[in-house]
Amino acid sequence: MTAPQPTPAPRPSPSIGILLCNLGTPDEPTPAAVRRYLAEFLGDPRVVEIPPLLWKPILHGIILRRRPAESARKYRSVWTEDGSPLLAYSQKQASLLRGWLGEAGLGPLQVALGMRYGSPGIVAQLETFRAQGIERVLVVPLYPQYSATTTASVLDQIHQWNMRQRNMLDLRIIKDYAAHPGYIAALARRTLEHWQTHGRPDKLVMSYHGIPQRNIDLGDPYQQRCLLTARLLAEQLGLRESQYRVTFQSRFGRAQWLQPYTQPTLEEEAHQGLQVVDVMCPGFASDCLETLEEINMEVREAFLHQGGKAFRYIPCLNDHPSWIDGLGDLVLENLGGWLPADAIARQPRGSRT
Ligand SMILES: C=CC1=C(C)c2cc3[nH]c(cc4nc(cc5[nH]c(cc1n2)c(C)c5CCC(=O)O)C(CCC(=O)O)=C4C)c(C)c3C=C
Ligand SMILES: [Fe+2]
Ligand SMILES: [Fe+2]
Repeated sequence: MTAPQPTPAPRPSPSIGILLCNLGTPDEPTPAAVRRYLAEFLGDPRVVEIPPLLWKPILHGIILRRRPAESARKYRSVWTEDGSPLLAYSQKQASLLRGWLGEAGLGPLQVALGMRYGSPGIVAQLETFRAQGIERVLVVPLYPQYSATTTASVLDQIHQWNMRQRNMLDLRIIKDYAAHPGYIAALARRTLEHWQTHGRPDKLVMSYHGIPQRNIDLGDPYQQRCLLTARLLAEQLGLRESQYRVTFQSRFGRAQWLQPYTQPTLEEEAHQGLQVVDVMCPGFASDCLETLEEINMEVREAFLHQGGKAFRYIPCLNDHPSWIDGLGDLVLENLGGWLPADAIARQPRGSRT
């Protein structure tokens, strides 16, 4: 008699990687590093939709000759011991999310950060996941409001890499979370904490990065997603329409961008007698050049110059515990079917506030 064959042990379910993605930033605040970064960023056809034959000579012949020196000076004004604020905060978010998932008993999930331009690159992180034997990846762009200029560009890069794989990764994408309760709650918490210390302002301005108006006309839902976040946050804070405004910053080039523009709006408001303003940037998960320099330095100065009395900047969500809670919830909600149902159901929820 032959001994019964042992039943093969069940194959463990494929392990999961969580890939946080953000824009990226220069490696150093020097003209050379900024030039490399801008060449990649502004050479992306999702970002500048001018036909390459027209655009490349303008980019390389004019913009990349002039802009890097001025941008490097601005980067130097916000650079920290840990490097670029955008990179430092995004890395912190990845490591805090790793800890959060570990505490929730989901330690085996791998969490990594990939930048669309510059390093650490998205492709390098996908290669690392592959080497770790990961077969399933949840992509979490650190852009709450979908735009083709940002989110879709990240997804293009990931899909292009996947298209070259024999055994493709199983991908899940979080396209947009402009209305996610954990994200809105984190923004509200951040704002209320600021008000506890400084009192309420005469007006709250929510400033988002702009995009060309033409992109909206052609169907990019970005503006509508920004306005949705703003309305939900205002509701949560109990603000009437007269108590807040939505504006768009960081215009690039001469075309019409989303309006109203942040700086002229704040100058006009100061002119009309607005004294105490709070400004926040809900579309940026991390503080970066556009918030720390453009808003908290340039726009501040412009507002005060026009007679405003107090300009108070509310920092981005960065490493705020409510944001890590919100991000953790967002991730768990998108892992259904990849984790045993009870692993998700058991997770602590509503621990934020
Ligand atoms: C948060 C969402 C962002 C959208 C939408 C976006 C669109 C967009 N941006 C440019 C041009 C530039 N953006 C620059 C910096 C920058 N942009 C974002 C985010 C969004 N951009 C961030 C987080 C940053 C800061 C990066 C950092 O390192 O801190 C810059 C570079 C800065 C400079 O040289 O002055 C440019 C240029 C376009 C054209 C665009 C949509 C069409
Ligand atoms: Fe930008
Ligand atoms: Fe800017």
